[in-house]
Amino acid sequence: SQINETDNCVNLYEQGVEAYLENRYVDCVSYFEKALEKYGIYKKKLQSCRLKCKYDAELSEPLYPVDIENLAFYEKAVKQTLCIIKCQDEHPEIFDNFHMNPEAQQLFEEKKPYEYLHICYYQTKDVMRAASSAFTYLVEHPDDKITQSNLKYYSTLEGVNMKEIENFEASDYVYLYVHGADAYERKEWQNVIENMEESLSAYLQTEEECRAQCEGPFDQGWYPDFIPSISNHFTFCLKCKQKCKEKLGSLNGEKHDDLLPSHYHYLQYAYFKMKDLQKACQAVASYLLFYPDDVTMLSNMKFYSRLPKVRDNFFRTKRGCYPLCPEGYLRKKDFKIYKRSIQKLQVTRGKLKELSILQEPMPNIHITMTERELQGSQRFVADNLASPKECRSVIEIAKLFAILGDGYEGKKSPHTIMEKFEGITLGRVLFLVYFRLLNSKYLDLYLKLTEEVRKTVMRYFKVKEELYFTYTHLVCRSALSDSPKNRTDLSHEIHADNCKLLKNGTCNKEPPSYTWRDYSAILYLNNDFDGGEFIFSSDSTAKHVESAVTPKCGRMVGFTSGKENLHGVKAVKEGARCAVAVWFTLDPKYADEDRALAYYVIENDINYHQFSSVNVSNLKNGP
Ligand SMILES: O=C(O)CCC(=O)C(=O)O
Ligand SMILES: [Fe+2]
Repeated sequence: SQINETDNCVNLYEQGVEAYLENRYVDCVSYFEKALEKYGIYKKKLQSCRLKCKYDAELSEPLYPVDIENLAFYEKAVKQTLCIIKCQDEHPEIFDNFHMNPEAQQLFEEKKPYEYLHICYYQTKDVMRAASSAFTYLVEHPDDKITQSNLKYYSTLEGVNMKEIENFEASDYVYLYVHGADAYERKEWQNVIENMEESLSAYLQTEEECRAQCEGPFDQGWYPDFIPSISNHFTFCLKCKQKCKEKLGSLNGEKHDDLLPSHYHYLQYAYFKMKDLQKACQAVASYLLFYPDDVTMLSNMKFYSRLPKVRDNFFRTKRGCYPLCPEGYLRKKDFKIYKRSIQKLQVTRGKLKELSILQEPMPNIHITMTERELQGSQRFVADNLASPKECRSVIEIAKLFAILGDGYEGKKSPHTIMEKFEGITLGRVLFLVYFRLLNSKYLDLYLKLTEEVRKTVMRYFKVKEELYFTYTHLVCRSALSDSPKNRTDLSHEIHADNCKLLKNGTCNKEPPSYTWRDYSAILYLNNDFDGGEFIFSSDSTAKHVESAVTPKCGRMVGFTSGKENLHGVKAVKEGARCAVAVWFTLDPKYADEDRALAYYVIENDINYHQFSSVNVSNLKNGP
């Protein structure tokens, strides 16, 4: 009889049983084969919808900014629900009119079809498949006496080669791991590496899927209250997820309770044999995350650390550090900030490929204006801090990634309502790089240019102590299209950078002013705009302008941050005026952590891998 393509896996299973009972073995084979195929597709899709929706919800912006009564959690759950519904609607051929009931699912999860299938294969003289099907069933039911004796019988038949017997339900990692372990016995180190790396990534993928599989329905059997209902279901789910490790630890029925960490054990040795010390050390660190007291691995670590080529940061895993993360290491808190910008960033991501960036040797920096020309104390202008190409590259970062008001506590127009301020802090540039949305060359350039600014300030003011960055901010100011062309307001009112200027001319050096700022500098990036001169003024209303600096690419103005240097910015009437403002402090307490972190991230080539754990191809770079 013919298979009806629209039948779902449960119908097909039932028809398979019926065919078996009526000794129609050819039909039996085709029904069960089709049932297994359909169940496989259904299960994969169900898991992938759940996983995709989980990550989507994770990245979405919360509707309500404050987490009252766990609102954020439920909001995420609602979003995930809508997403799952939509995902299933997109595959009517799989999900329409069909929701697997738990008993039916159980049949497939327990590999019941193979209990019939091996007999039907045998009856149709497909003896090798009969043997493999019996084996597949036994992996799940090792004590099943009948199937045991059947397999024993099949093994005696002509045409059955027990070496080629297959577990039809084995995940990819099982074979990869077995091959990797075989290669290890044969001392084929490159082969070990290839198989174990792939196995590792396949294992993690399977684990994700196994956990997603657990997020299914749960029959409470009664009508509990809201909270008990949630906690019952949650507990049910959690218990199920905890079993994944054990489930995955079965290699064709052979139990391994350390399958995941043991990948690193094999890898560490194979990397060592292939002279890849850095990866060997990473593998050691990864293994120790599972078993921190493992004597063998600790002594390996000791051995490696004594090798002259091995540096401390070799013992770093992709997901953490061993033994401890340096302070400020990017963790959960950073993830939140990432979430906020990801949507906008995804749009711009494509454009990045078109950008090219070249760092050029530093042109000759020289001082072009001093106290005399600038009509005041402790101030100067220098030129040639950046080349046109460098300026364009930095503006590019702003154009692609600046966020309205970033760096100004979210205010869009902090200084004048006639203009829009688009900013990007060093911290955000760092995130972009960390999350691989921006090439790290941009961060290099940004750090290099601002470092030149720092050196120039130190040289000019003959600063003898260490001068720390305290805040770095790239900002573009542009006139709003409906603002009048004859504006007389300032883009940035007259102020001092470390004290609050009052109308009567006194300047209060107390919070909320940034009292720790000692030196200020602004590096300009362009001049294709109208207005926007930087001015020094001796009063708070800009009646007595002492001097003006016209921005242009590579020009910087530097000054001490106190009341001796009141300054502001004239209205930007047309175009966008982009500049990097940098503030310095002598007080290490206020040193910008992002800066240290930026160097750390660049030096160690750290970026975010969590997301790709759905598809951990990045593990190619080592565990
Ligand atoms: O952009 C400028 O030229 C000056 C900005 C400034 O003074 C400030 O942000 O404190
Ligand atoms: Fe300022």
